[in-house]
Amino acid sequence: MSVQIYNTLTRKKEPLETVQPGKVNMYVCGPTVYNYIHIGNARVFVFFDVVRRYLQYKGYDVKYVQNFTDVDDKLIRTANEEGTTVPEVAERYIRAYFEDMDALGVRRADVHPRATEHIPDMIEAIRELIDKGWAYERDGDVYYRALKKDDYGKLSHQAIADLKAGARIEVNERKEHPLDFALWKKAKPGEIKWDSPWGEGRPGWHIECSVMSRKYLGETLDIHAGGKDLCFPHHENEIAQSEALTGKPFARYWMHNEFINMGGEKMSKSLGNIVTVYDLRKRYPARVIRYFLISAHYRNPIQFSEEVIDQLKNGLERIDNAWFNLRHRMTAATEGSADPAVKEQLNTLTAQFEAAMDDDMNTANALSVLFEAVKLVNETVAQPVVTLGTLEALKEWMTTFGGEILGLIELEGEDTLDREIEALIEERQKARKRRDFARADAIRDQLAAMGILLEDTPQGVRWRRK
Ligand SMILES: Nc1ncnc2c1ncn2[C@@H]1O[C@H](COP(=O)(O)OP(=O)(O)OP(=O)(O)O)[C@@H](O)[C@H]1O
Ligand SMILES: [Zn+2]
Repeated sequence: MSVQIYNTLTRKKEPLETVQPGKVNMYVCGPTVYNYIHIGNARVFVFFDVVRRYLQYKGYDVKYVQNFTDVDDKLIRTANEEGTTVPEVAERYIRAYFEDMDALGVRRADVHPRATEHIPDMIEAIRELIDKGWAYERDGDVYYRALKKDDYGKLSHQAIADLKAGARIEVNERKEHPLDFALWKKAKPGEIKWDSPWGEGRPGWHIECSVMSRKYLGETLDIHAGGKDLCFPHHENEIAQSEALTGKPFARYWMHNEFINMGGEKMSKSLGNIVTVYDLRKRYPARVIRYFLISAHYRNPIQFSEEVIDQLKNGLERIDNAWFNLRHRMTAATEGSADPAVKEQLNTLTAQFEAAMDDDMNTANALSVLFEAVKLVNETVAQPVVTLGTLEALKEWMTTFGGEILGLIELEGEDTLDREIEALIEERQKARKRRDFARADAIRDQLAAMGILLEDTPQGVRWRRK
């Protein structure tokens, strides 16, 4: 089955047909790095990480680009307030972003371009837009003529008439029309700035993504994504600029995720109702946060709730226990190939998982399928006789769907803590063998303090988290 994606541009689910067969070029708008990222921002990065992983599973060669907006009004304000510089602020929060995302299991993009490292390309694009009549300079600022392009508004589906009448549109004497937007902003005294044909200043936010996406992914992207607040004006303006420059469609599929809400409103830095990933990680295992962020379909809002996260902790423990029991059972399995009945059940689960994800990346349904697999694992390992082949088939399924795609299972080599625990258990076994019970008890206490319970089973000692 082919992947179906809801395309904001057409307001329909459409089969994914990429520019080059077998290849997906994907651009996700990254964070403006003036603060720690909040759990709402994290929804974007975690969800599209799953999309990327799933498309790779489907055999696509995915090129994934996510930018850093490392210069804008908010960075300038933060640097001024702190008495530091824009690059210092950016560097700090880019590092924090990677720490948070590494913890949440978000894989690095193929390229993480920074706006400030592409200023000459942006100046070049702006110059071309002026030359072709799409943009004009006014007293050191450069603006794009929004209404020159007939289909301006095609992504956000807002009638241009509405926009023209819109009281929220800022009125600026220097613009020909209130909807025109800045490509280049003249520097105010003391602001970070670059030289340009229009004087010292810095690029606008929208041109940044148009230029960097084209540089790394070409003129027509397969998927362009971000939170739904980016649809207008950011993405609408990216389309206008890019299509004016290239004369080609800018992106085939536009995907926008719904918000994480807090107290009925969008969680947002400007409203101040945020919970940072950094703080939440102190209270919850990172994988529970990841689980929370993909627990609903991406086009449904999620209400932030620690009670819900607490409940999900139990769900994650079920996955962890099944995963542990499965691997532990392998140490005492009977030689032999996989039970055809189990294999058939796994094939059904694969088909169900794919059906969920093919249907506009329904992670909520995919998670239900993962829990069906957990049930199957638990039933199988409880059997008195199980073949190694059966256990391996189960392990492979869990690895692919729970680990590689959803990122909820810690795959081998990823969890250093597990290895540490296992080493302690082995040491305790050796201590018992040489009848050093004081040492063995001390290790048991140490493990208990780490929240690890030991149980003696016919297959040896096993452990689980409290
Ligand atoms: N509450 C939210 N739920 C889901 N996605 C969000 C939420 N808030 C922001 N995003 C998304 O996070 C991504 C990062 O954007 P950015 O760093 O510019 O944050 P932002 O929009 O400035 O955040 P804020 O609105 O809190 O100031 C964008 O794709 C944006 O759409
Ligand atoms: Zn962008």
